[in-house]
Amino acid sequence: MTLRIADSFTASLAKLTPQEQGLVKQTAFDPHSGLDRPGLSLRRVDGARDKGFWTARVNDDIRIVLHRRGEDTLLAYVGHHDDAYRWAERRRLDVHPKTGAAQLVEIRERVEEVVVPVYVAGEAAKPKLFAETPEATLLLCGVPEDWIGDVREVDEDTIFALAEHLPAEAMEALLNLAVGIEPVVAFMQKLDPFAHPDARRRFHLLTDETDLRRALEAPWETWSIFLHPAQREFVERDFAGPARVIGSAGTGKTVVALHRAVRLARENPAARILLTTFNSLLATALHLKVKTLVGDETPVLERITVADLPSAARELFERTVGPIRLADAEDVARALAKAKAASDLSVDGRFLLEEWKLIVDGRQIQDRETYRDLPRLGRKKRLAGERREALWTIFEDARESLRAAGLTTYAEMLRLLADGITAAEVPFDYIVVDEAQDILAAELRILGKLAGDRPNGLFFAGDIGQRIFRPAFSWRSEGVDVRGRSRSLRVNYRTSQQIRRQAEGLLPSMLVEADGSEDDRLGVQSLFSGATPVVRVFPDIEGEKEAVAAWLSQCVSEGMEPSAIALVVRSPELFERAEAAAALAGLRSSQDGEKGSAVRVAAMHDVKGLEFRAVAVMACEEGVVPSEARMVEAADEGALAEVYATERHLLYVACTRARENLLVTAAEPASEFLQDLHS
Ligand SMILES: Nc1ncnc2c1ncn2[C@@H]1O[C@H](COP(=O)(O)OP(=O)(O)OP(=O)(O)O)[C@@H](O)[C@H]1O
Repeated sequence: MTLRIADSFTASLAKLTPQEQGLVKQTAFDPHSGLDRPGLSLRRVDGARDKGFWTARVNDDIRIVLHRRGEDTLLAYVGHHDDAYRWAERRRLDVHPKTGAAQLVEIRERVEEVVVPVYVAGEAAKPKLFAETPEATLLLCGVPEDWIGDVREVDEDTIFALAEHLPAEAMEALLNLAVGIEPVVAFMQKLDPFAHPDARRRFHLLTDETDLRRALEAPWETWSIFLHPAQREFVERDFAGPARVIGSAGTGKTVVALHRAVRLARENPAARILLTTFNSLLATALHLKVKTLVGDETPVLERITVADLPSAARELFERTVGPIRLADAEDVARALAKAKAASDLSVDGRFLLEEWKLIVDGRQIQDRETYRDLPRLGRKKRLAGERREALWTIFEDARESLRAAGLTTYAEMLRLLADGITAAEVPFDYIVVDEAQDILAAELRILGKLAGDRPNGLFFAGDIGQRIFRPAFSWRSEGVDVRGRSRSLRVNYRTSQQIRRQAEGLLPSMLVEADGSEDDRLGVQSLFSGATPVVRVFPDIEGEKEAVAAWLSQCVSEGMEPSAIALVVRSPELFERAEAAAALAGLRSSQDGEKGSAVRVAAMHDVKGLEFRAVAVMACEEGVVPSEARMVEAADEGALAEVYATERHLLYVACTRARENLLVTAAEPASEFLQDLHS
């Protein structure tokens, strides 16, 4: 006997009230006691074309729809009485004739409404995307035979009308076909239809009660059960060396990192796993998600350490080397200022600090010769040899005074750790790193050292288009080579097609990393459509606030919880503007992630890792994005290019937090970046 759960079941469960969900959980089946126990009142759905559909009674109103065939049962849907019956009457469980994948197909002739919108007379019709496409190709896309006719009618605007009727893999393949990417043929007809990669993204085999409880506990967290085939590949594949998943915002990289950490823990019962990222805010979010994924499998949970990199590294240092006092930013500034004052070299303090952060301390340059001969990635200004010599004296002095005060910089601690630690002392067998684009060179070096060349030792998830905190550097020169083991995800699960397209305009279609590897961002698809994002520039700040207030009121009147809406600004000085807009709309605002009635107000740097139904990115003005203060601080051309790149990334991060609704506003003069936010 097998028990499976379909994504249509979890999606429909998530739509019920918490009380109703509780009842469904109570009624939920014990896979061992079978489905024939009294009280479930199993009844065949007489009106269904597919005679495998049955309902089980939850209470007077709620019914669970099951599909039974031989010894196999599928939890297919749950809903109010009439809705549940209607759902079953309109569906059949099929094996696709071409792909061989199991599919829950909506029976076309039972869909009463006109699915594809028809153009009003006089309106210019757009070209039909698949009018000439051979039927065999459409079938290879996984389109059920009943729906071929509708598919032939759609154009680039109306294609999304099919999204709620077609299986997700068919929708994805059609969107790819529309941009010239032919469907990949998987000749798997002879296999179990549920084992097909397309089926596994929508049907999950429940192996025990824990599995079932997890599926019912958080039905809105579908990522914890259903993976896209490309995600699954990254979770399950074994790699001989360091590997990496990349992809634009919302393509499910964090989901891959989480599943991979859990998979490694499950498959290796004695292994310890470190799941890490660059700051504590993101680590806390990861920890919550690991708990969702693992449920009450305590032995697995106990072996996964979730920690931000600075804390993990410090703990390791104290355990293997001894106690440490870390220098903070003020200690460093003081030491540099003192060393500068003692030198007769005339040098800009800002340049000195940047050179320290990015090069001398950041890359842990230890001697004059290395500093003199260093290729200056991202620092295009040539420094004459003589000047470098003089600068080195200042840096050496600053280092000495920190040492005399008993202080160690974070980068220095990492180097000492990397130099000193032996593989035997490493308390982790596998390391998984999320948001890897924002780790430091020195952090990467130590991670490489910690993982050694253990198979599956090191896995990264990240997006160079979202690098907002750290300078770019070559991974290879830090001893970590992911070439041949780095791939992209291309299905965006978070944002609508419109928001995704518009935000991508901020970045080049090909991003090149410091060591020359390329990340081409073409061919990414979102599987749902939404409102076109709006970019508005106002003559003054008052006008902007009023418009944002009206937009907020509109979102709430459409049924959004205020906490599902965020007002994002470049930096905390602008919070007041966002708060005023919320107040004008009669809404409370909060800078913390409070649940319920407050709209979230946040700075762009702090929304990494978050998502909202609606986002307004406010105050996108000249001098604000890109930040004038940062541009003034940039000591040379290379530093300026870096400021431009990371400021673009920041705006990209802010815009891609929106799932359904995006508004971008400014008071004149607007940021030059807004011109690139095109659809
Ligand atoms: N297989 C899946 N099924 C359902 N939802 C998914 C799946 N994968 C990802 N998601 C959802 O898509 C959204 C984005 O996922 P995730 O945060 O992993 O993306 P990301 O690529 O790490 O994004 P970012 O680069 O912006 O940090 C989340 O809401 C997540 O729950």
